Amino acid sequence: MTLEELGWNPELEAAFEPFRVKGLVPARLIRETSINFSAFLEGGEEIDTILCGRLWNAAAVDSDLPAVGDWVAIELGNDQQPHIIRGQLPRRTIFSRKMPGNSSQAQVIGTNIDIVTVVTDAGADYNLRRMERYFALIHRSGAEAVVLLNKSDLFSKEELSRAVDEISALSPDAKIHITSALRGEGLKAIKSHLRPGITMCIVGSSGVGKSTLVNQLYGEEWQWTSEVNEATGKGRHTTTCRELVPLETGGMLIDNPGMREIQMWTDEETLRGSFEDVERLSAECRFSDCSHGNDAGCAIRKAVESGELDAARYESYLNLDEEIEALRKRAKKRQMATERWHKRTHRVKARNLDDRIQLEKDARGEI
Ligand SMILES: Nc1nc2c(ncn2[C@@H]2O[C@H](COP(=O)(O)OP(=O)(O)OP(=O)(O)O)[C@@H](O)[C@H]2O)c(=O)[nH]1
Ligand SMILES: [Zn+2]
Repeated sequence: MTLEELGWNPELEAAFEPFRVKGLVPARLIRETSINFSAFLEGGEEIDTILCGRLWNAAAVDSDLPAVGDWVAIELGNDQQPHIIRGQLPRRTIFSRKMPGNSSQAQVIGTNIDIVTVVTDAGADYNLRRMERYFALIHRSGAEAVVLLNKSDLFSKEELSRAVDEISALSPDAKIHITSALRGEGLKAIKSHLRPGITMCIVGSSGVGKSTLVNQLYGEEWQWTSEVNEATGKGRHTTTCRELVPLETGGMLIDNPGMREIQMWTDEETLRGSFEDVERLSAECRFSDCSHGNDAGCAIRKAVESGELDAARYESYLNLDEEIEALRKRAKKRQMATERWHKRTHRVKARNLDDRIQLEKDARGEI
């Protein structure tokens, strides 16, 4: 893996000049823990590295500290000496959010992200106000926006093109694709933006199909990794804990629980609200406990038969309760993963005196 494939460019090269003359080498951070970082060097070698005390002290706020996606200048160590981060290069884009419970501090979730892909659909998840907030967040980060209107298999052409029009009215620069991850179309749309050197992250509500898409992307990455596996003895395990993942097809994905949390939840209310028209129809069903399946006198089924209600939408409505239950389970799982991640990255570096002392000792090469 060349530096360019990791996103290196002439501006970075120019900014790195003062470090190069000191014999430092460039690296891109792919993971952070409470006390150290992992990074890719030119050639793709993965190393563990620590922050020198001077940079630690120079950081006025936590968000100045190195984060996943950053380019840094490394003093390479050896068997006795750790690899040390001696310099930081300017960030082109910064994806951050407010720290939980701390309104004045920003938490950096990823840097130097070129493209943020928002996954949504034209139905249950469709919400222009939320879309507007995503666009604001992306705009603030400095990245470009791509929107996938996923699950196209569930919606009519009219619904899809109306959604495309409304979304592009919010942000004329955003590139919008109609996709169906289920049919493998989403992957093609994402790949059309992933060139070597491009870093992307994927956000969106729970259940819109992000994991389906990411797994399709990683599918190839994993095959690639298992080849490396035999050679290095490392492999899948290493890949799964990286937060910046180079893809075999070119480009990189930044994916961590913080990024996944960026999603603004589609809650139960929104989900139900998006089926208001169907609910209204159900008032006309002959039986009040109508399951809207084969029940006699079902107004919803009648509307489907007469073409008044889209059949796919009817199917989605029938699955609504299941979907809400799945959403609850996801929310729980998500919350646990994110809490663990927050604990890990909650800047013990900057908060805990013992770690700070250890960090500075490390930096001086003491044990
Ligand atoms: N009909 C249809 N279903 C899809 C499509 N893409 C994903 N799904 C289904 O939607 C459900 C949710 O997909 P996920 O990929 O888990 O959604 P997610 O956005 O990753 O959800 P979280 O992991 O909770 O954030 C799964 O049952 C998928 O099979 C699609 O294009 N069409
Ligand atoms: Zn009914």
